[in-house]
Amino acid sequence: EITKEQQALMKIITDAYNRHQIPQDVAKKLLQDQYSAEENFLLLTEMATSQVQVLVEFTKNIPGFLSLDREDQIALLKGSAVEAMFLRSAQVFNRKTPSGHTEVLEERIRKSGISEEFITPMFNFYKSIGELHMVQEEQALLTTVTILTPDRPYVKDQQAVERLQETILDVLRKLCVLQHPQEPQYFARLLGRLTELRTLSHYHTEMLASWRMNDHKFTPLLCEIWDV
Ligand SMILES: Cc1cc(C(=O)O[C@@H]2C[C@H]3CC[C@]2(C)C3(C)C)ccc1N
Repeated sequence: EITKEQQALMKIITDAYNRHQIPQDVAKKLLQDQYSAEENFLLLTEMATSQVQVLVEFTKNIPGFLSLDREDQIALLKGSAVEAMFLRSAQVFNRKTPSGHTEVLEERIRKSGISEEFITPMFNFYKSIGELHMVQEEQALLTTVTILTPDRPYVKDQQAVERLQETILDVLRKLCVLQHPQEPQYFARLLGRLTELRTLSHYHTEMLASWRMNDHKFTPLLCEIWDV
């Protein structure tokens, strides 16, 4: 019983999600032949930077987002960037690239100076996302729900964000029932992944700190979005 306007909303968000993808050249670079840990790190920096740019462009297409208070828009972007990035990279990772380059991508990430204690939860998350076999509409809506989380730090008008998020949650719930009729608790499983994402973002903060310690270079955009 998805209404006409909910159909339209889902189409806008899914088209935006698919339109704003990581440039193929960045993803392809990661899949080229051997690199040193240093070069791997630089590639991940490029990947993360382009993922943040993709996130900002995508967010501007979420109906209602640009009508929010300007400072709240920034607070939502900063608060959700890591989670949206992990969701996006989980989808990139799980999309079996033609010649199954997934292992190569995993290899690159493992050999880029990220310590084992963050690698394990990261790949566990990727696997748990992969097992959901989300359709692209679900991926786009779940990312939107993450971005529109009202209780991010420094959000002033949480009500306004909540109203937007509830609209998206309603469409996502109906879509899950339609797409996974044999699994009534699928929607709940999806939302459970958002909790897993919050844990990952704590690991991410430590990952950044350990890179900082070893004097790794970040781009200005990554410094700005994560206050590093
Ligand atoms: C500040 C900074 C952050 C990252 C990052 O968050 O990378 C993300 C973590 C994993 C999930 C998306 C990433 C690009 C990943 C695949 C390495 C990478 C380089 C860098 N200089």
